Amino acid sequence: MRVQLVEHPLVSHKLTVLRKKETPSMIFRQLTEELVMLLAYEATRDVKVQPVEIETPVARMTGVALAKPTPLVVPILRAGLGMLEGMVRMAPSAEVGFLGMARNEETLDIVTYAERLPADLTDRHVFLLDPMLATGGTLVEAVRFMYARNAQRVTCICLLGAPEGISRLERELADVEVDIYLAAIDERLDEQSYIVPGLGDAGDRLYGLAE
Ligand SMILES: O=P(O)(O)OC[C@H]1O[C@H](OP(=O)(O)OP(=O)(O)O)[C@H](O)[C@@H]1O
Ligand SMILES: O=c1cc[nH]c(=O)[nH]1
Ligand SMILES: [Mg+2]
Repeated sequence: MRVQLVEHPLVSHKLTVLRKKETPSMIFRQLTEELVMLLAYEATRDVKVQPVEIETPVARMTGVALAKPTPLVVPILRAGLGMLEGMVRMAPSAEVGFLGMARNEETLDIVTYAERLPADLTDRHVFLLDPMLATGGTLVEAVRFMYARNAQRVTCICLLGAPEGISRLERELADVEVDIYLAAIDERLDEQSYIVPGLGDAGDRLYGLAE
């Protein structure tokens, strides 16, 4: 597993505003989109392209286009949905699938409550979007789900990670290829398995309090 911290002053600045408890949902959503665009730039660096013949007003030339089959972008609902717009702005020809997963806040068990993905992911490079990598339970399940459908490769784009969750992914996904791109790795998890200092509950901050 490769863990890539995207270190850039704009990323740190935007992330700091995102973390602040007084940042309202509207700004939180906008910053999330902007951060994803910056992370996506790094995370897609070796995405496959193919040559295409085009004509400029001056001459013919060979350019590049994203290779077929195009990447599959999968936001993990709810909070990952806040990252979708930024990602598809960077890769407009990508296909989008959906995976709904929620962590039971008492038991920390992961429930998959929605799935809308191609049945066969052979040859597909999948980009999983989820802002928070806390215990790692959600991402372990989501990555396994993609490989069970024969994905060729899985890249995760997250905003914050906890060392405990990253270690768990390294342990439990040692047999598959996974790249993780993060804007920051925080100190630790608290007793409720929230990331410290973190930013709170990303789904609630994006979309309001869940019941
Ligand atoms: O690494 P883990 O310990 O599994 O925790 C991370 C998960 O928790 C949050 O989702 P949550 O379950 O709160 O669902 P939500 O996005 O609907 O709020 C977050 O968006 C991740 O999916
Ligand atoms: O800190 C955390 C941990 C899990 N999920 C969140 O939204 N925030
Ligand atoms: Mg939540």
